[in-house]
Amino acid sequence: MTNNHEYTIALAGNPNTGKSTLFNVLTGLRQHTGNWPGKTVVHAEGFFTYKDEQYRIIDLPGTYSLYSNSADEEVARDFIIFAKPDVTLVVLDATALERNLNLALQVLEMTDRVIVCLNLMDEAKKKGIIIDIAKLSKKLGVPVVPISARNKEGIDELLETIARMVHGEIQTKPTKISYSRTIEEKIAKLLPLVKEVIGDEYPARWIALRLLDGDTSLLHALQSQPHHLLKGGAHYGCHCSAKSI
Ligand SMILES: Nc1nc2c(ncn2[C@@H]2O[C@H](COP(=O)(O)OP(=O)(O)OP(=O)(O)O)[C@@H](O)[C@H]2O)c(=O)[nH]1
Ligand SMILES: [Mg+2]
Repeated sequence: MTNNHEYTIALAGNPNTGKSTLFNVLTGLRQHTGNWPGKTVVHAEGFFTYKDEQYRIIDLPGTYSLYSNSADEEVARDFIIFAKPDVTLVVLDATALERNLNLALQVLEMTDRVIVCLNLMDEAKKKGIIIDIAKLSKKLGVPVVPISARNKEGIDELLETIARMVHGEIQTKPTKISYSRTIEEKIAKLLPLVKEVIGDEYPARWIALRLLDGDTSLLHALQSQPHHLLKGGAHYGCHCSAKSI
């Protein structure tokens, strides 16, 4: 039986980790590209069906972080925060895990609906790299699925994990970075204020961290949301600075 509901999946990851290869495997010809509104960043969107259910998948630009250093990072960040995909797939290069985990940890601060996709497992095997998948999954607090997108290996398990997550059958507990005492104290001070202004709809701890970093681009993004997230109105403008806290 089919229904009209469509789940949204975002693909995030460092450049060159095989996101587009995976996107092509999942969507085949059911895809189109354009630009993100107002940006020169490529927007690739595709569709697939799994067990009679419809999925839309967005191939986000490859980035090393999700701050506000570039249009690519802003596009990826805004999609994860504002579009609230049902699942964000973080595609990691299994041969460069340490470097790739940086982005994964950032995504885990933004959303708890995350599946880590360990790609290029064929290359990792060739290089004699052995990864304890269960241990990594336990440490990160989210499912980790090993795949080789180019060889179409691990795709069934990945699809099944996606389906189980969108149906609420997987409880995640994303690991959260603990910062120094000074920063944690500042976060604790900011959290109630952030919640007062934006409510519960967005990841308050992550927003507090971005504010502490002086990320005004995020404030602009919050203000330009159509449903006007900033409950208090214009006086919570972009001139407020968390640095003084
Ligand atoms: N050996 C191997 N190579 C792969 C695999 N998946 C992707 N690749 C190769 O890795 C390279 C990068 O793949 P892309 O899919 O373009 O990577 P991407 O993450 O979309 O890159 P950006 O769009 O630049 O962020 C290509 O040469 C792919 O053929 C895999 O599972 N194994
Ligand atoms: Mg790509």
